[in-house]
Amino acid sequence: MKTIRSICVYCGSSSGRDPSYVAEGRALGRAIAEADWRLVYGGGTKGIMGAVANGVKEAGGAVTGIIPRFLIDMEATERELKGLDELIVTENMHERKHLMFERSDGFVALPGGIGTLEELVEIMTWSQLGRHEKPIVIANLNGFWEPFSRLVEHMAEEGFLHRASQVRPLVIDETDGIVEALANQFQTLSSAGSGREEIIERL
Ligand SMILES: Nc1ncnc2c1ncn2[C@@H]1O[C@H](COP(=O)(O)O)[C@@H](O)[C@H]1O
Repeated sequence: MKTIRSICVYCGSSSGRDPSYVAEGRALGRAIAEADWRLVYGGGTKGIMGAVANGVKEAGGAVTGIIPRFLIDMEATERELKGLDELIVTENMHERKHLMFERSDGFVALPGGIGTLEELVEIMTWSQLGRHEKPIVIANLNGFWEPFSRLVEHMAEEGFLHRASQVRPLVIDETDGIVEALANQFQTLSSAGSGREEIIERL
C-alpha cells in the first residue's frame, strides 16, 4: 500500500496580523513530524513558513527547503537555512515550484499572501488538468480561505469549472484535522487511481 512520505506546505512568508497563524503553522509542523512525514516547503525562515519548519524540527522531523537563489536574502537567514536537513537552491521560481511538486505526496495551503495563492491555484490547476492525483488541503484557519472558496463556487455556478470533479481540495477548519484528512484523501485517491503515472515529463 502506498503511503505519504512528504507533504508540501504553502503559506505566508509573513506572519499575518493574528498571532494564531504562526502558532497554527508551528502546530501543523509538529503534526507533520509526528506523522513521520517530511516537510517540503519554500525554504523561507520567516513568517508562517519559518514557523512550520520550526514546528517540524521541534518534533524531530525532517525538512526540505527549496528556494530560488534570488530570494535567499529576502526570505531566509543563512544561519537558519543551515538548520534544514536538505536545502535545494534553484535558479528560478518555476524550477522551485516544480521541485516542490515532484517531491511531495500532498499539499496544504495555510493562510498567506499572493505567493501562497498562486501556489495553491497552480496545484489545483494541475489537478484539474489531470496532471496529478495528490491530495490538496486548504487550511481554512479563522475562515481565512472563505472568500477564495466563494470565488471557486461562483466559477462553478457560472459554468467555468469544466472538470470540477478533478479539483478536489479539502477545506479543513482546524489544524488538528489536517494530517488525518491528507492521509484519508491520499488513500482514496490512490485506490481510485487511473493508473496514470503521477508526474508527467513536463507540466
Ligand atoms: N508569484 C509567485 N509565484 C509563486 N510563488 C510566489 C510568488 N510570489 C511569492 N511567492 C512565494 O510564495 C511564498 C509565500 O509568499 P507570500 O506572498 O508571502 O504568500 C514565498 O516563498 C514566496 O517566495
